[in-house]
Amino acid sequence: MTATQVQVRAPGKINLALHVGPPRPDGYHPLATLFQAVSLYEDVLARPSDEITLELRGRGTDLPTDAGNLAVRAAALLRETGGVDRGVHLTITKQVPVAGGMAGGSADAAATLLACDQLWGTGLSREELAELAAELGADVPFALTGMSAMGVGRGDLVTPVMSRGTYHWVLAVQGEGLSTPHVFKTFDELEGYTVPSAAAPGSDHAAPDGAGPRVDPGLLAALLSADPLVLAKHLTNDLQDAALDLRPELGDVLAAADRAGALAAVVSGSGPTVAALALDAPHAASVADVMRAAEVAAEVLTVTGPVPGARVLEHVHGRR
Ligand SMILES: C[C@](O)(CO)[C@H](O)COP(=O)(O)OP(=O)(O)OC[C@H]1O[C@@H](n2ccc(N)nc2=O)[C@H](O)[C@@H]1O
Ligand SMILES: Nc1ncnc2c1ncn2[C@@H]1O[C@H](COP(=O)(O)OP(=O)(O)OP(=O)(O)O)[C@@H](O)[C@H]1O
Repeated sequence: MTATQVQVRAPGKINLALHVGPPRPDGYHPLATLFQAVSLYEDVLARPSDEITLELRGRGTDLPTDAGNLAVRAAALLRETGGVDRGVHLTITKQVPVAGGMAGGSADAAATLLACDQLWGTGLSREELAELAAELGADVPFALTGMSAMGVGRGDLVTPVMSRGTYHWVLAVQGEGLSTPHVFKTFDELEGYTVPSAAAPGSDHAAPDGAGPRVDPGLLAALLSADPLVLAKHLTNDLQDAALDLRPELGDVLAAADRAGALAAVVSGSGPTVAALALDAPHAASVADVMRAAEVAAEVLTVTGPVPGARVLEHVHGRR
């Protein structure tokens, strides 16, 4: 029996805290981040096909459908790794804003890995899938893990973190995204960092134990408190100034969240989406209404977190 179609759902993310160190010789930055997966989803439907093909619905219908798309690269990587001689037709329904700092493309890649693994019967373990995920992008392993997790290294070394309660967020989504490499480059300029040459002393990535950015233990304790007022004190993002430098109007979004009574607000990842924390669902609805009226965003959405990582929603068996 072979699966005739597999439906997988993967979430977008918010970075509750994002600490960024100076660039490594490969241009990547060591990170320490606390991810929270939120209830804005990418749905990937995988059906048998001879080639790897892709169709996009919802957001992102302008995105490439060839190897320029991270989902197509994910399917190709699994096909090569698993020695598979078949293809897949992928239909992706996107809810996560494109280039919004919420890792929508990464969620597509994670969901595609899981869907193709089921469709083709490659039977990789979650650990093996996470290794492939890290080859595709720094945020892809977290989209497999979901819930709340710490990311170190390039952000791809992910460890689940305990969290109690449900947090209510208001997302201010911009019409035009920000390029992640551009935001990191601006971060380097603002910090006066240059990319070291591979030959430079200490540039072999072998950071001594304990070196590199770290997540504040207070944030881990805050997540156990289940109290949004406590969590609000710990939202932080080292890339926020770079995102504001590139998009000064994000200052108006943060100010509008404050005026609307949000407990705290932060740019998510490389931006430009701003995540504002609320007390509960009614408070989130009222903050969202005030932010909509302020006209500082193309869209204002309410979501909750944490939610699970990539998971199979439907798996239909039959003969091919
Ligand atoms: C900003 C975050 O979303 C925080 O979670 C991630 O760091 C970005 O993750 P991502 O988009 O999956 O990143 P990748 O696709 O691996 O890399 C895109 C680009 O972002 C920059 N990049 C990314 C991750 C990292 N630790 N250091 C970097 O400098 C690099 O310029 C890289 O070429
Ligand atoms: N399936 C995909 N979905 C979205 N973008 C994709 C996809 N495949 C390739 N891309 C390219 O990647 C860019 C950024 O993707 P994405 O939407 O994941 O950004 P992001 O949410 O800012 O990511 P991150 O938070 O991981 O930095 C897009 O502008 C597009 O050029």
